[in-house]
Amino acid sequence: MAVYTDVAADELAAFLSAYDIGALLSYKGIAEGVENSNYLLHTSRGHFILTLYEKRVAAEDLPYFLSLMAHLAARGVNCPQPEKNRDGAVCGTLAGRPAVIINFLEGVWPRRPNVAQCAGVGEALAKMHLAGQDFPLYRRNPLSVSGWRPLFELAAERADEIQVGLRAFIAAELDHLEGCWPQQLPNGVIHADLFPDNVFFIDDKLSGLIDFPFSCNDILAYDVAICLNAWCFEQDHAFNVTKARALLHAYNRDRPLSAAEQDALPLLARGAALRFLLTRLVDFLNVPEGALVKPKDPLEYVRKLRFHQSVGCMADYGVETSGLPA
Ligand SMILES: Nc1ncnc2c1ncn2[C@@H]1O[C@H](COP(=O)(O)OP(=O)(O)OP(=O)(O)O)[C@@H](O)[C@H]1O
Ligand SMILES: N[C@@H](CCO)C(=O)O
Repeated sequence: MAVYTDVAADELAAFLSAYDIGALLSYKGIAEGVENSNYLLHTSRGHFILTLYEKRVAAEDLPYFLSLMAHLAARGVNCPQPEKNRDGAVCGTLAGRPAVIINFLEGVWPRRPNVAQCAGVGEALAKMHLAGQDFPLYRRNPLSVSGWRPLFELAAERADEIQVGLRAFIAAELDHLEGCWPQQLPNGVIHADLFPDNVFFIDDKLSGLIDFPFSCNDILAYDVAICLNAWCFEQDHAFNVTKARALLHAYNRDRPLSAAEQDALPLLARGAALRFLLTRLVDFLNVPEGALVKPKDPLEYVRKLRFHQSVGCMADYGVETSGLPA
């Protein structure tokens, strides 16, 4: 998270007066993350997280992911739960933004995920996909293939300021993916942003998942592709095939990938890389003045995209096709 919107002590006190979460002892902005404004609240009843939703989260989307967190928790997926105010509402308005308070989750996100943690996230992702099967709400993914060109148009003119040739590279990839994006793969509820900073561990045991504002209905294997990108590359940008194998095998144990999903995985991974390249590029070129945020590196995702362009089949991800039952 980050802090884009400042919250004054008196307006926070007024907001909290509608909740039974104890007396406010202190609060501070959380610098981590890039999407929303987040504060750690310390009250006489413990710690809570206050989130003010920023540009990529519309107020009308809140019921989807707040209900999803309750639905998943009821099915054994540990994730934070929104606090209700005395009127029973989970969402309010603070400093002009939609605002939600959630409980604090114990654990630490892995700065350098190890193989066991990659397996842990693969298993948790599959369990989340299964738990989402009977979730009754629907939300289209605004950041799937049809959402990429509008993002590109926001950044195209200045893309070459970041790297010469970047505009042409993205344009060619976008044309390619728009022309062959799969339409028939199994869909369901996806997290859509399950990066290491959204997965908490206590030692190597996964303790919970956070940050659901991007959750939506989309291709389930696309969520796997997002995780391959986020978890299986090293700091020097080399692909770690052992981590990929661990993640894919663990996912497959709970929700076996079909042959069609396996065949599509390199393409889905290219799409996932392009999605994060584009949002990072737009954000990098448009840091709001005064915001407490460290924009993420778009070029990291150019390297990942180039890697997936070179992938021919699942064996390049460390898995013989016969190793994952269809
Ligand atoms: N329920 C929670 N319990 C404990 N810490 C939390 C919780 N929610 C958020 N945090 C802390 O705030 C940080 C940022 O949260 P989060 O990832 O949800 O923000 P974001 O702006 O949506 O970030 P991004 O989308 O870039 O991952 C987390 O890495 C964690 O340190
Ligand atoms: N996880 C995203 C930021 C939140 O969308 C990234 O690393 O680009």
